[in-house]
Amino acid sequence: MIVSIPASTGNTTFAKKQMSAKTPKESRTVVTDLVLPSETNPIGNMFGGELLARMDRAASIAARRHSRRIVVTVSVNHVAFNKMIPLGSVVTVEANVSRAFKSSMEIFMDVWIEDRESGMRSKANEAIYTFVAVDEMGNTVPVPELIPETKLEKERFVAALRRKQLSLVLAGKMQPNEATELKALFS
Ligand SMILES: CC(=O)SCCNC(=O)CCNC(=O)[C@H](O)C(C)(C)COP(=O)(O)OP(=O)(O)OC[C@H]1O[C@@H](n2cnc3c(N)ncnc32)[C@H](O)[C@@H]1OP(=O)(O)O
Repeated sequence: MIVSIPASTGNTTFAKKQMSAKTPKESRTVVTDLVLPSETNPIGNMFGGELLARMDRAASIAARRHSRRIVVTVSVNHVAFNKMIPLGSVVTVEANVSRAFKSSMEIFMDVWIEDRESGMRSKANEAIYTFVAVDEMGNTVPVPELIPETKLEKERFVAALRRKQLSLVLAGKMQPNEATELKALFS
C-alpha cells in the first residue's frame, strides 16, 4: 500500500516536530471490521489475502502517523495464519510501530477475533510488515526514532534489528556475513 499525506509545509518548526522521537502509542492503529461473504473461501473462512490487505492498511496508517510522510510497503516479513476466521467474525487488527530505523519502520500486527456472545477476544494471527518513508519523488526520507515503553514494546524493539537483517539477507540486499545481530543468535 502507498499512503500519501502533505509532506511539508515549508515551516521548520513543523518539520522539527515531525522528527521528534515518538512512542508506539502515539501511532497505534486499531481497525475493527466484519468478515463478509465475499471475503471468505469455499469453507466459509476469511481469505488470507483479505486479511493481508486489512493488515497492510492498518500498518500503513501506523507508519504514516509515526513519520507524517508518504509511506510505502517495502516488505512483508512475517505472517502467521494460526487460526481460521469464520464468516461474520468481528476482526480487530492492532498495528504498532515496533522500531524505526533511518527511513524504514517495522510494524507489528496483532489480529484478534471477538466471541459474539461473551465478547471475549482471542488472538487469531500476527504479522510484521516494513514500511519506508519517501518524498514525492519516491526518494527515502528519515523518520523519527521510536521509544518503546512497555516490556513487550521493548522486546519487539530489540528483536526488530535481527528481523531487519534477516529480511535484507533473504531479499539479497545484505551479505549474510554482515548480519551481525543475526549471527549473534547462533554464537
Ligand atoms: C508494486 C509494489 O511494490 S506494491 C507495494 C507498494 N510498495 C511500493 O510501491 C514500494 C516499491 N519500492 C520502492 O519504491 C523502493 O524499494 C523503496 C523506496 C521502498 C526503497 O528504495 P531502496 O532503493 O531499496 O532504498 P534503500 O535500499 O535505501 O532502503 C530503504 C530502507 O528500506 C530498508 N529495506 C529495503 N528492503 C528491505 C527489506 N526487504 N526488508 C526490510 N527492510 C528493507 C532498507 O534497509 C532501508 O532502511 P533504513 O533506511 O531504515 O536503513
